[in-house]
Amino acid sequence: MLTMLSNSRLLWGLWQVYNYCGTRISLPLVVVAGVVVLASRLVSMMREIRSLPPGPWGPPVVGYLPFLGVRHKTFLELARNYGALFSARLGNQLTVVLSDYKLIREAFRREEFTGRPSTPLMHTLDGLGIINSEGRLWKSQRRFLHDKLREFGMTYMGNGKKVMEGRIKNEVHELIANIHRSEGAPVDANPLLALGVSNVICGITMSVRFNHGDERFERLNNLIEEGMRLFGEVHYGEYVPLYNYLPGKAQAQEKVVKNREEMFVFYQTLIDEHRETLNLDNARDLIDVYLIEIEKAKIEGRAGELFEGRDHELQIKQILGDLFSAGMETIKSSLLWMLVFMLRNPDVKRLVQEELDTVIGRDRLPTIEDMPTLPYTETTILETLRMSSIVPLATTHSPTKDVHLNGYRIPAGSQVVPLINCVHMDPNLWDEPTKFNPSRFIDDTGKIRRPEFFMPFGVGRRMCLGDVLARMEMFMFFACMMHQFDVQMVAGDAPPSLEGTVGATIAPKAFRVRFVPRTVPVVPDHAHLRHVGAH
Ligand code: HEM
Repeated sequence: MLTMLSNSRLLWGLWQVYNYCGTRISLPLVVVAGVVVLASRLVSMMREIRSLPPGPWGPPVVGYLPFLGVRHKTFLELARNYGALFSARLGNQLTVVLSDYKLIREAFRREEFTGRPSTPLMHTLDGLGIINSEGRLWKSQRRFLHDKLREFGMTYMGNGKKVMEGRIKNEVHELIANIHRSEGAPVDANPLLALGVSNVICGITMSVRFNHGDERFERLNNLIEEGMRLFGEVHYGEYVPLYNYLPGKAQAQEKVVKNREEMFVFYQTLIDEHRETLNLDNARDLIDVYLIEIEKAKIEGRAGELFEGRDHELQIKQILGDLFSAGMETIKSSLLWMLVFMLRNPDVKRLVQEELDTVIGRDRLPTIEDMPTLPYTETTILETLRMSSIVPLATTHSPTKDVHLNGYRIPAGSQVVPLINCVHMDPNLWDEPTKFNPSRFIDDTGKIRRPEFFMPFGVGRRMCLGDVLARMEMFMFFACMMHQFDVQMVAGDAPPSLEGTVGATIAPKAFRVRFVPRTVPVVPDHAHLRHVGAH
Protein backbone atom coordinates (compact mmCIF):
# COMPACT_ATOMS: atom_id res chain seq x y z
CA MET A 1 0.00 0.00 0.00
CA LEU A 2 2.75 2.40 1.06
CA THR A 3 4.79 1.48 -1.97
CA MET A 4 1.78 2.15 -4.25
CA LEU A 5 1.34 5.55 -2.63
CA SER A 6 5.00 6.46 -3.03
CA ASN A 7 4.92 5.29 -6.68
CA SER A 8 1.94 7.50 -7.48
CA ARG A 9 3.68 10.39 -5.71
CA LEU A 10 6.72 9.82 -7.89
CA LEU A 11 4.66 9.87 -11.11
CA TRP A 12 2.92 13.02 -9.90
CA GLY A 13 6.38 14.56 -9.41
CA LEU A 14 7.40 13.67 -12.96
CA TRP A 15 4.22 15.23 -14.28
CA GLN A 16 4.98 18.42 -12.33
CA VAL A 17 8.52 18.51 -13.81
CA TYR A 18 7.01 18.17 -17.29
CA ASN A 19 4.56 21.03 -16.65
CA TYR A 20 7.31 23.20 -15.24
CA CYS A 21 9.70 22.62 -18.09
CA GLY A 22 6.87 23.07 -20.63
CA THR A 23 7.94 22.46 -24.21
CA ARG A 24 11.60 21.98 -23.38
CA ILE A 25 10.99 18.24 -22.59
CA SER A 26 8.90 16.09 -24.90
CA LEU A 27 5.90 14.18 -23.44
CA PRO A 28 7.02 10.74 -24.74
CA LEU A 29 10.33 11.21 -22.91
CA VAL A 30 8.51 11.86 -19.64
CA VAL A 31 6.27 8.81 -20.20
CA VAL A 32 9.31 6.60 -20.84
CA ALA A 33 11.02 7.96 -17.71
CA GLY A 34 7.83 7.25 -15.74
CA VAL A 35 7.63 3.68 -16.98
CA VAL A 36 11.32 3.09 -16.17
CA VAL A 37 10.91 4.48 -12.64
CA LEU A 38 7.76 2.45 -12.04
CA ALA A 39 9.34 -0.73 -13.39
CA SER A 40 12.42 -0.36 -11.19
CA ARG A 41 10.17 0.31 -8.20
CA LEU A 42 8.11 -2.80 -8.99
CA VAL A 43 11.27 -4.89 -9.30
CA SER A 44 12.54 -3.73 -5.90
CA MET A 45 9.05 -4.31 -4.40
CA MET A 46 9.01 -7.86 -5.79
CA ARG A 47 12.55 -8.36 -4.46
CA GLU A 48 11.37 -7.21 -1.03
CA ILE A 49 8.37 -9.52 -1.10
CA ARG A 50 10.54 -12.41 -2.31
CA SER A 51 12.91 -11.87 0.61
CA LEU A 52 10.04 -12.57 3.04
CA PRO A 53 9.19 -16.11 4.12
CA PRO A 54 6.79 -17.68 1.59
CA GLY A 55 3.08 -17.71 2.33
CA PRO A 56 -0.45 -17.31 1.04
CA TRP A 57 -1.68 -14.19 -0.75
CA GLY A 58 -5.04 -12.60 -0.07
CA PRO A 59 -7.05 -9.67 -1.41
CA PRO A 60 -5.58 -6.16 -1.03
CA VAL A 61 -6.08 -4.37 2.32
CA VAL A 62 -7.37 -7.41 4.26
CA GLY A 63 -4.82 -9.94 3.02
CA TYR A 64 -5.39 -13.48 4.37
CA LEU A 65 -7.53 -12.20 7.26
CA PRO A 66 -10.93 -13.31 5.87
CA PHE A 67 -9.65 -16.91 5.76
CA LEU A 68 -8.04 -16.86 9.19
CA GLY A 69 -10.68 -18.73 11.23
CA VAL A 70 -9.19 -20.24 14.39
CA ARG A 71 -5.65 -18.89 14.21
CA HIS A 72 -3.62 -21.81 15.55
CA LYS A 73 -5.55 -24.35 13.47
CA THR A 74 -5.35 -22.35 10.23
CA PHE A 75 -1.63 -21.75 10.81
CA LEU A 76 -1.18 -25.52 11.24
CA GLU A 77 -2.77 -26.10 7.81
CA LEU A 78 -0.67 -23.34 6.23
CA ALA A 79 2.52 -24.73 7.79
CA ARG A 80 1.78 -28.02 6.02
CA ASN A 81 1.64 -26.17 2.67
CA TYR A 82 4.31 -23.50 3.09
CA GLY A 83 6.77 -25.10 5.51
CA ALA A 84 8.30 -24.43 8.89
CA LEU A 85 8.69 -20.68 8.30
CA PHE A 86 5.90 -18.88 6.49
CA SER A 87 4.41 -15.41 6.43
CA ALA A 88 0.92 -14.10 5.78
CA ARG A 89 -0.32 -10.54 5.52
CA LEU A 90 -3.26 -10.15 7.88
CA GLY A 91 -4.77 -6.71 7.35
CA ASN A 92 -1.97 -4.20 7.83
CA GLN A 93 0.25 -6.63 9.74
CA LEU A 94 2.75 -9.13 8.45
CA THR A 95 2.56 -12.29 10.55
CA VAL A 96 5.48 -14.73 10.53
CA VAL A 97 4.83 -18.24 11.82
CA LEU A 98 7.58 -20.59 13.01
CA SER A 99 6.70 -24.24 13.40
CA ASP A 100 10.09 -25.95 13.54
CA TYR A 101 11.38 -26.28 17.09
CA LYS A 102 15.00 -25.57 16.13
CA LEU A 103 13.98 -22.38 14.33
CA ILE A 104 11.83 -21.31 17.28
CA ARG A 105 14.76 -21.83 19.65
CA GLU A 106 17.18 -20.08 17.31
CA ALA A 107 14.88 -17.05 16.93
CA PHE A 108 13.73 -16.59 20.51
CA ARG A 109 17.18 -16.71 22.04
CA ARG A 110 17.99 -13.55 20.05
CA GLU A 111 17.61 -10.13 21.64
CA GLU A 112 15.91 -8.69 18.50
CA PHE A 113 12.93 -11.00 18.96
CA THR A 114 12.04 -9.76 22.45
CA GLY A 115 9.86 -6.88 21.19
CA ARG A 116 6.08 -6.85 21.34
CA PRO A 117 3.89 -5.72 18.42
CA SER A 118 2.22 -2.33 18.36
CA THR A 119 -1.51 -3.17 18.54
CA PRO A 120 -4.61 -1.46 20.03
CA LEU A 121 -4.46 -3.89 22.99
CA MET A 122 -0.83 -3.01 23.63
CA HIS A 123 -1.73 0.68 23.52
CA THR A 124 -4.45 0.08 26.13
CA LEU A 125 -1.85 -1.53 28.39
CA ASP A 126 0.54 1.33 27.62
CA GLY A 127 3.66 -0.84 27.58
CA LEU A 128 3.50 -1.35 31.35
CA GLY A 129 3.80 -4.53 33.41
CA ILE A 130 5.92 -7.48 32.29
CA ILE A 131 4.03 -9.39 29.58
CA ASN A 132 3.54 -6.43 27.26
CA SER A 133 6.48 -4.25 28.16
CA GLU A 134 9.62 -4.21 26.03
CA GLY A 135 13.08 -2.71 25.91
CA ARG A 136 14.73 -1.49 29.11
CA LEU A 137 11.56 -1.61 31.25
CA TRP A 138 10.93 -5.25 30.31
CA LYS A 139 14.58 -6.23 30.88
CA SER A 140 14.81 -4.66 34.32
CA GLN A 141 11.38 -5.95 35.40
CA ARG A 142 12.09 -9.46 34.19
CA ARG A 143 15.33 -9.59 36.19
CA PHE A 144 13.67 -8.04 39.25
CA LEU A 145 10.66 -10.39 39.18
CA HIS A 146 12.80 -13.43 38.48
CA ASP A 147 14.92 -12.73 41.60
CA LYS A 148 12.01 -11.73 43.85
CA LEU A 149 9.78 -14.64 42.85
CA ARG A 150 12.64 -17.01 43.64
CA GLU A 151 12.86 -15.45 47.10
CA PHE A 152 9.15 -16.18 47.45
CA GLY A 153 9.73 -19.83 46.67
CA MET A 154 9.43 -20.18 42.91
CA THR A 155 12.47 -22.40 43.00
CA TYR A 156 13.18 -26.07 43.52
CA MET A 157 15.90 -25.28 46.05
CA GLY A 158 16.33 -23.68 49.43
CA ASN A 159 13.94 -22.49 52.13
CA GLY A 160 11.77 -20.52 49.71
CA LYS A 161 10.57 -23.79 48.24
CA LYS A 162 9.14 -24.82 51.62
CA VAL A 163 7.24 -21.53 51.92
CA MET A 164 5.75 -21.94 48.47
CA GLU A 165 4.89 -25.56 49.09
CA GLY A 166 3.14 -24.52 52.31
CA ARG A 167 0.98 -22.00 50.45
CA ILE A 168 0.06 -24.48 47.74
CA LYS A 169 -0.60 -27.25 50.29
CA ASN A 170 -3.12 -25.09 52.16
CA GLU A 171 -5.06 -24.40 48.99
CA VAL A 172 -4.94 -28.06 47.94
CA HIS A 173 -6.34 -29.08 51.32
CA GLU A 174 -9.08 -26.47 51.01
CA LEU A 175 -9.91 -27.70 47.50
CA ILE A 176 -10.14 -31.26 48.72
CA ALA A 177 -12.47 -30.20 51.55
CA ASN A 178 -14.65 -28.31 49.03
CA ILE A 179 -14.75 -31.26 46.64
CA HIS A 180 -15.75 -33.60 49.49
CA ARG A 181 -18.82 -31.41 50.01
CA SER A 182 -20.07 -32.49 46.56
CA GLU A 183 -20.42 -36.07 47.96
CA GLY A 184 -19.75 -37.66 44.59
CA ALA A 185 -22.55 -35.75 42.80
CA PRO A 186 -21.89 -34.31 39.30
CA VAL A 187 -20.03 -30.98 39.51
CA ASP A 188 -18.40 -28.39 37.27
CA ALA A 189 -14.78 -28.44 38.51
CA ASN A 190 -14.04 -25.00 37.00
CA PRO A 191 -15.10 -22.75 39.94
CA LEU A 192 -13.55 -25.11 42.50
CA LEU A 193 -10.17 -25.04 40.78
CA ALA A 194 -10.42 -21.30 40.04
CA LEU A 195 -10.69 -20.56 43.75
CA GLY A 196 -7.72 -22.73 44.76
CA VAL A 197 -5.42 -21.56 41.97
CA SER A 198 -6.34 -17.87 42.43
CA ASN A 199 -5.65 -18.08 46.13
CA VAL A 200 -2.10 -19.31 45.47
CA ILE A 201 -1.20 -16.38 43.19
CA CYS A 202 -3.16 -13.85 45.32
CA GLY A 203 -1.27 -15.11 48.39
CA ILE A 204 2.14 -14.62 46.75
CA THR A 205 1.36 -11.27 45.22
CA MET A 206 -0.96 -9.59 47.77
CA SER A 207 -1.38 -11.86 50.89
CA VAL A 208 -5.03 -12.27 50.10
CA ARG A 209 -7.19 -15.36 50.00
CA PHE A 210 -10.86 -15.69 49.19
CA ASN A 211 -13.49 -17.97 50.63
CA HIS A 212 -15.92 -20.10 48.68
CA GLY A 213 -18.88 -17.91 47.57
CA ASP A 214 -17.00 -14.63 48.18
CA GLU A 215 -18.62 -11.96 45.99
CA ARG A 216 -15.36 -10.06 45.45
CA PHE A 217 -13.72 -13.23 44.18
CA GLU A 218 -16.67 -14.01 41.87
CA ARG A 219 -16.34 -10.49 40.41
CA LEU A 220 -12.57 -10.72 39.99
CA ASN A 221 -12.88 -14.12 38.40
CA ASN A 222 -15.63 -12.92 36.05
CA LEU A 223 -13.45 -9.98 35.03
CA ILE A 224 -10.55 -12.31 34.20
CA GLU A 225 -12.75 -14.77 32.31
CA GLU A 226 -14.46 -11.96 30.41
CA GLY A 227 -11.05 -10.44 29.68
CA MET A 228 -9.89 -13.74 28.16
CA ARG A 229 -13.04 -13.91 26.00
CA LEU A 230 -12.83 -10.25 24.94
CA PHE A 231 -9.18 -10.79 24.06
CA GLY A 232 -10.37 -13.37 21.48
CA GLU A 233 -13.08 -10.93 20.28
CA VAL A 234 -10.95 -7.84 19.71
CA HIS A 235 -7.87 -9.47 18.24
CA TYR A 236 -9.01 -8.83 14.62
CA GLY A 237 -8.55 -5.15 15.50
CA GLU A 238 -4.83 -5.93 15.71
CA TYR A 239 -4.85 -6.41 11.95
CA VAL A 240 -7.47 -3.93 10.72
CA PRO A 241 -7.62 -1.01 13.16
CA LEU A 242 -11.05 0.08 11.82
CA TYR A 243 -12.48 -3.29 12.95
CA ASN A 244 -12.67 -2.16 16.55
CA TYR A 245 -14.87 0.77 15.50
CA LEU A 246 -17.54 -1.55 14.07
CA PRO A 247 -20.85 -1.75 16.02
CA GLY A 248 -20.44 -4.23 18.88
CA LYS A 249 -16.66 -4.36 18.54
CA ALA A 250 -16.21 -0.82 19.80
CA GLN A 251 -18.11 -1.82 22.96
CA ALA A 252 -15.83 -4.86 23.40
CA GLN A 253 -12.78 -2.62 23.20
CA GLU A 254 -14.33 -0.17 25.71
CA LYS A 255 -15.16 -3.11 28.01
CA VAL A 256 -11.51 -4.18 28.01
CA VAL A 257 -10.58 -0.69 29.22
CA LYS A 258 -13.39 -0.51 31.83
CA ASN A 259 -12.60 -3.98 33.23
CA ARG A 260 -8.96 -3.05 33.58
CA GLU A 261 -9.94 0.09 35.49
CA GLU A 262 -12.16 -1.93 37.85
CA MET A 263 -9.33 -4.38 38.55
CA PHE A 264 -6.99 -1.47 39.16
CA VAL A 265 -9.36 -0.03 41.81
CA PHE A 266 -9.19 -3.37 43.63
CA TYR A 267 -5.39 -3.45 43.43
CA GLN A 268 -5.12 0.19 44.52
CA THR A 269 -7.05 -0.52 47.75
CA LEU A 270 -4.60 -3.29 48.55
CA ILE A 271 -1.57 -1.14 47.71
CA ASP A 272 -2.87 1.59 50.05
CA GLU A 273 -3.44 -0.95 52.85
CA HIS A 274 0.05 -2.38 52.34
CA ARG A 275 1.65 1.06 52.45
CA GLU A 276 0.08 1.78 55.86
CA THR A 277 1.60 -1.37 57.39
CA LEU A 278 4.84 -1.53 55.40
CA ASN A 279 7.97 -2.81 57.14
CA LEU A 280 11.05 -2.02 55.06
CA ASP A 281 12.88 -5.05 56.47
CA ASN A 282 10.17 -7.61 55.94
CA ALA A 283 8.40 -8.06 52.61
CA ARG A 284 5.22 -10.05 53.11
CA ASP A 285 4.38 -10.38 49.43
CA LEU A 286 5.07 -8.88 46.00
CA ILE A 287 3.22 -5.62 46.70
CA ASP A 288 5.57 -5.08 49.67
CA VAL A 289 8.58 -5.94 47.49
CA TYR A 290 7.59 -3.22 45.01
CA LEU A 291 6.76 -0.64 47.71
CA ILE A 292 10.12 -1.28 49.40
CA GLU A 293 11.89 -0.87 46.05
CA ILE A 294 10.12 2.48 45.55
CA GLU A 295 11.06 3.66 49.07
CA LYS A 296 14.69 2.59 48.52
CA ALA A 297 14.79 4.47 45.22
CA LYS A 298 13.46 7.60 46.94
CA ILE A 299 16.11 7.37 49.69
CA GLU A 300 18.87 6.86 47.10
CA GLY A 301 17.57 9.74 44.97
CA ARG A 302 16.79 7.60 41.89
CA ALA A 303 12.99 7.56 42.11
CA GLY A 304 12.71 9.39 38.79
CA GLU A 305 14.62 6.66 36.95
CA LEU A 306 12.80 3.74 38.60
CA PHE A 307 10.68 1.72 36.13
CA GLU A 308 12.20 3.83 33.35
CA GLY A 309 10.40 6.90 34.65
CA ARG A 310 6.93 5.34 34.35
CA ASP A 311 4.23 5.89 37.00
CA HIS A 312 5.24 3.65 39.93
CA GLU A 313 1.78 2.64 41.08
CA LEU A 314 0.46 2.02 37.57
CA GLN A 315 3.42 -0.30 37.06
CA ILE A 316 2.66 -2.23 40.28
CA LYS A 317 -0.99 -2.56 39.28
CA GLN A 318 -0.15 -3.82 35.79
CA ILE A 319 2.35 -6.31 37.27
CA LEU A 320 -0.36 -7.62 39.62
CA GLY A 321 -2.78 -7.85 36.69
CA ASP A 322 -0.21 -9.65 34.52
CA LEU A 323 0.71 -12.20 37.17
CA PHE A 324 -2.88 -12.80 38.17
CA SER A 325 -4.06 -13.41 34.60
CA ALA A 326 -0.94 -15.35 33.53
CA GLY A 327 -0.81 -17.45 36.68
CA MET A 328 -4.48 -18.24 37.16
CA GLU A 329 -6.17 -19.09 33.85
CA THR A 330 -3.22 -21.16 32.57
CA ILE A 331 -3.01 -23.44 35.60
CA LYS A 332 -6.77 -23.78 35.98
CA SER A 333 -7.16 -24.70 32.28
CA SER A 334 -4.31 -27.22 32.52
CA LEU A 335 -5.87 -28.88 35.58
CA LEU A 336 -9.24 -29.04 33.80
CA TRP A 337 -7.52 -30.69 30.81
CA MET A 338 -5.97 -33.22 33.20
CA LEU A 339 -9.47 -34.15 34.37
CA VAL A 340 -10.65 -34.37 30.73
CA PHE A 341 -7.81 -36.76 29.87
CA MET A 342 -8.40 -38.85 33.01
CA LEU A 343 -12.10 -39.23 32.14
CA ARG A 344 -11.20 -40.19 28.56
CA ASN A 345 -8.32 -42.51 29.52
CA PRO A 346 -9.34 -44.62 32.52
CA ASP A 347 -6.30 -46.90 32.06
CA VAL A 348 -3.93 -43.97 32.57
CA LYS A 349 -5.98 -42.81 35.57
CA ARG A 350 -5.65 -46.27 37.13
CA LEU A 351 -1.87 -46.28 36.64
CA VAL A 352 -1.58 -42.82 38.26
CA GLN A 353 -3.62 -43.99 41.25
CA GLU A 354 -1.64 -47.22 41.56
CA GLU A 355 1.61 -45.26 41.59
CA LEU A 356 0.26 -42.87 44.24
CA ASP A 357 -0.98 -45.72 46.42
CA THR A 358 2.28 -47.65 46.12
CA VAL A 359 4.67 -44.72 46.71
CA ILE A 360 2.63 -42.52 49.08
CA GLY A 361 0.30 -45.04 50.69
CA ARG A 362 -3.12 -44.09 52.03
CA ASP A 363 -2.03 -42.32 55.25
CA ARG A 364 -0.73 -39.02 53.89
CA LEU A 365 -1.01 -36.71 50.88
CA PRO A 366 1.68 -36.32 48.20
CA THR A 367 4.15 -33.42 48.67
CA ILE A 368 6.62 -31.63 46.36
CA GLU A 369 9.39 -33.89 47.77
CA ASP A 370 7.53 -36.85 46.25
CA MET A 371 7.75 -35.44 42.72
CA PRO A 372 10.89 -37.41 41.69
CA THR A 373 9.42 -40.65 42.98
CA LEU A 374 6.13 -40.28 41.08
CA PRO A 375 7.29 -40.30 37.42
CA TYR A 376 4.03 -41.59 35.96
CA THR A 377 1.99 -38.90 37.74
CA GLU A 378 4.46 -36.23 36.63
CA THR A 379 4.52 -37.42 33.01
CA THR A 380 0.72 -37.52 32.92
CA ILE A 381 0.91 -33.78 33.59
CA LEU A 382 3.55 -33.34 30.86
CA GLU A 383 1.46 -35.33 28.39
CA THR A 384 -1.55 -33.14 29.20
CA LEU A 385 0.53 -30.01 28.52
CA ARG A 386 1.72 -31.50 25.22
CA MET A 387 -1.70 -32.49 23.95
CA SER A 388 -3.59 -29.42 25.13
CA SER A 389 -0.98 -26.78 24.16
CA ILE A 390 -3.08 -24.21 26.01
CA VAL A 391 -1.00 -21.27 24.75
CA PRO A 392 -0.50 -22.52 21.17
CA LEU A 393 0.91 -19.25 19.79
CA ALA A 394 2.71 -18.12 22.99
CA THR A 395 2.61 -14.33 23.31
CA THR A 396 3.23 -12.56 20.01
CA HIS A 397 6.84 -11.39 19.55
CA SER A 398 7.90 -8.58 17.25
CA PRO A 399 11.44 -7.95 15.98
CA THR A 400 12.87 -4.65 17.15
CA LYS A 401 14.77 -4.35 13.82
CA ASP A 402 14.90 -6.14 10.46
CA VAL A 403 16.33 -9.61 11.06
CA HIS A 404 17.25 -12.58 8.93
CA LEU A 405 16.20 -16.10 9.78
CA ASN A 406 16.81 -19.18 7.64
CA GLY A 407 17.72 -16.94 4.70
CA TYR A 408 14.52 -14.88 4.88
CA ARG A 409 14.02 -11.28 5.98
CA ILE A 410 11.68 -10.65 8.89
CA PRO A 411 10.89 -6.94 8.98
CA ALA A 412 10.94 -4.92 12.20
CA GLY A 413 7.45 -4.57 13.69
CA SER A 414 6.03 -7.73 12.11
CA GLN A 415 4.21 -10.21 14.34
CA VAL A 416 6.16 -13.41 15.01
CA VAL A 417 4.49 -16.44 16.56
CA PRO A 418 5.78 -19.93 17.39
CA LEU A 419 3.29 -22.66 16.48
CA ILE A 420 3.63 -24.71 19.65
CA ASN A 421 0.65 -26.97 18.91
CA CYS A 422 2.32 -27.95 15.60
CA VAL A 423 5.60 -28.87 17.34
CA HIS A 424 3.69 -30.83 20.02
CA MET A 425 1.73 -32.85 17.45
CA ASP A 426 4.47 -33.39 14.86
CA PRO A 427 4.53 -37.10 13.86
CA ASN A 428 8.22 -36.74 12.97
CA LEU A 429 8.98 -35.90 16.60
CA TRP A 430 6.38 -37.89 18.52
CA ASP A 431 5.29 -41.48 18.04
CA GLU A 432 1.48 -41.56 17.52
CA PRO A 433 1.07 -37.92 18.61
CA THR A 434 -2.73 -38.05 18.90
CA LYS A 435 -2.51 -40.86 21.49
CA PHE A 436 -2.48 -39.86 25.19
CA ASN A 437 0.60 -41.71 26.36
CA PRO A 438 2.49 -40.36 29.42
CA SER A 439 5.15 -43.08 29.06
CA ARG A 440 6.61 -41.26 26.04
CA PHE A 441 8.28 -38.93 28.56
CA ILE A 442 9.98 -41.82 30.42
CA ASP A 443 13.30 -43.13 29.10
CA ASP A 444 14.66 -46.69 29.19
CA THR A 445 16.14 -46.18 32.65
CA GLY A 446 12.77 -45.10 34.08
CA LYS A 447 13.82 -41.42 34.28
CA ILE A 448 11.73 -38.52 33.01
CA ARG A 449 13.00 -37.05 29.74
CA ARG A 450 11.86 -33.67 28.44
CA PRO A 451 12.85 -33.46 24.78
CA GLU A 452 13.90 -30.04 23.51
CA PHE A 453 10.84 -30.01 21.24
CA PHE A 454 8.55 -30.01 24.32
CA MET A 455 7.89 -26.30 24.91
CA PRO A 456 4.56 -25.59 26.68
CA PHE A 457 6.15 -22.61 28.47
CA GLY A 458 7.73 -21.18 25.32
CA VAL A 459 11.52 -20.85 24.96
CA GLY A 460 14.22 -18.22 24.96
CA ARG A 461 14.43 -14.78 26.51
CA ARG A 462 10.70 -14.27 26.96
CA MET A 463 9.97 -17.79 28.14
CA CYS A 464 7.29 -18.13 30.86
CA LEU A 465 8.38 -16.55 34.12
CA GLY A 466 6.13 -18.78 36.22
CA ASP A 467 7.07 -22.24 34.95
CA VAL A 468 8.48 -23.40 38.30
CA LEU A 469 5.39 -22.29 40.21
CA ALA A 470 3.17 -23.79 37.50
CA ARG A 471 4.88 -27.18 37.71
CA MET A 472 4.79 -27.25 41.52
CA GLU A 473 1.18 -26.18 41.61
CA MET A 474 -0.05 -28.55 38.90
CA PHE A 475 1.74 -31.45 40.54
CA MET A 476 0.32 -30.77 44.00
CA PHE A 477 -3.26 -30.14 42.84
CA PHE A 478 -3.34 -33.06 40.41
CA ALA A 479 -1.53 -35.64 42.56
CA CYS A 480 -3.64 -34.82 45.64
CA MET A 481 -6.93 -34.85 43.70
CA MET A 482 -6.09 -38.23 42.16
CA HIS A 483 -4.93 -39.58 45.51
CA GLN A 484 -8.14 -38.54 47.24
CA PHE A 485 -10.77 -39.05 44.55
CA ASP A 486 -11.69 -41.33 41.73
CA VAL A 487 -12.77 -38.98 38.92
CA GLN A 488 -15.69 -40.50 37.06
CA MET A 489 -17.89 -39.65 34.09
CA VAL A 490 -21.47 -38.64 34.82
CA ALA A 491 -23.84 -41.38 33.60
CA GLY A 492 -25.46 -40.29 30.33
CA ASP A 493 -22.91 -37.51 29.61
CA ALA A 494 -20.74 -37.76 26.48
CA PRO A 495 -16.97 -37.89 27.11
CA PRO A 496 -15.66 -34.32 27.51
CA SER A 497 -14.60 -32.80 24.21
CA LEU A 498 -10.99 -32.40 23.10
CA GLU A 499 -12.05 -29.26 21.22
CA GLY A 500 -11.20 -26.33 23.45
CA THR A 501 -12.70 -22.87 23.71
CA VAL A 502 -10.32 -20.34 22.18
CA GLY A 503 -9.52 -17.22 24.19
CA ALA A 504 -6.21 -16.06 25.56
CA THR A 505 -5.71 -19.79 26.42
CA ILE A 506 -7.38 -22.90 25.01
CA ALA A 507 -9.66 -24.05 27.83
CA PRO A 508 -11.78 -27.22 27.82
CA LYS A 509 -15.47 -26.80 26.99
CA ALA A 510 -17.69 -27.03 30.11
CA PHE A 511 -18.11 -30.61 31.36
CA ARG A 512 -19.35 -32.39 34.50
CA VAL A 513 -17.40 -34.82 36.60
CA ARG A 514 -18.02 -36.94 39.70
CA PHE A 515 -15.34 -36.95 42.42
CA VAL A 516 -15.84 -40.22 44.29
CA PRO A 517 -13.84 -40.18 47.57
CA ARG A 518 -11.01 -42.70 47.92
CA THR A 519 -9.92 -41.65 51.45
CA VAL A 520 -10.81 -39.56 54.54
CA PRO A 521 -11.05 -35.74 54.21
CA VAL A 522 -8.01 -33.62 55.09
CA VAL A 523 -8.42 -30.64 57.49
CA PRO A 524 -7.27 -27.31 55.95
CA ASP A 525 -4.89 -25.01 57.86
CA HIS A 526 -4.20 -21.53 56.51
CA ALA A 527 -4.60 -19.15 59.44
CA HIS A 528 -1.58 -17.06 58.29
CA LEU A 529 -3.46 -15.63 55.31
CA ARG A 530 -6.18 -13.01 55.45
CA HIS A 531 -9.70 -14.08 54.41
CA VAL A 532 -10.82 -11.24 52.19
CA GLY A 533 -14.46 -12.26 52.37
CA ALA A 534 -14.40 -12.66 56.15
CA HIS A 535 -14.81 -9.04 57.14
C1 HEM B 1 0.50 -24.26 32.85
C2 HEM B 1 0.81 -23.05 33.15
C3 HEM B 1 1.49 -22.06 32.24
C4 HEM B 1 1.77 -22.15 30.90
C5 HEM B 1 1.50 -23.30 29.94
C6 HEM B 1 2.44 -20.91 30.54
C7 HEM B 1 2.90 -20.63 29.27
C8 HEM B 1 3.48 -19.42 28.91
C9 HEM B 1 3.90 -19.08 27.58
C10 HEM B 1 3.82 -20.01 26.36
C11 HEM B 1 4.41 -17.82 27.61
C12 HEM B 1 4.90 -16.99 26.41
C13 HEM B 1 6.34 -17.21 26.08
C14 HEM B 1 6.72 -16.37 24.87
O1 HEM B 1 6.19 -15.27 24.69
O2 HEM B 1 7.54 -16.82 24.08
C15 HEM B 1 4.31 -17.35 28.97
C16 HEM B 1 4.73 -16.11 29.40
C17 HEM B 1 4.62 -15.67 30.70
N1 HEM B 1 4.15 -16.40 31.78
FE1 HEM B 1 3.42 -18.26 31.75
N2 HEM B 1 2.53 -20.11 31.64
C18 HEM B 1 1.97 -20.77 32.72
C19 HEM B 1 1.90 -20.34 34.01
C20 HEM B 1 2.37 -19.14 34.48
C21 HEM B 1 2.36 -18.71 35.85
C22 HEM B 1 1.86 -19.53 37.04
C23 HEM B 1 2.88 -17.44 35.89
C24 HEM B 1 3.11 -16.49 37.03
C25 HEM B 1 3.23 -16.58 38.18
C26 HEM B 1 3.24 -17.09 34.54
C27 HEM B 1 3.82 -15.91 34.17
C28 HEM B 1 4.21 -15.58 32.88
C29 HEM B 1 4.77 -14.29 32.52
C30 HEM B 1 5.01 -13.11 33.46
C31 HEM B 1 5.03 -14.35 31.15
C32 HEM B 1 5.62 -13.24 30.27
C33 HEM B 1 7.14 -13.29 30.28
C34 HEM B 1 7.74 -12.16 29.45
O3 HEM B 1 7.03 -11.56 28.63
O4 HEM B 1 8.94 -11.90 29.60
N3 HEM B 1 2.92 -18.14 33.72
N4 HEM B 1 3.76 -18.35 29.74
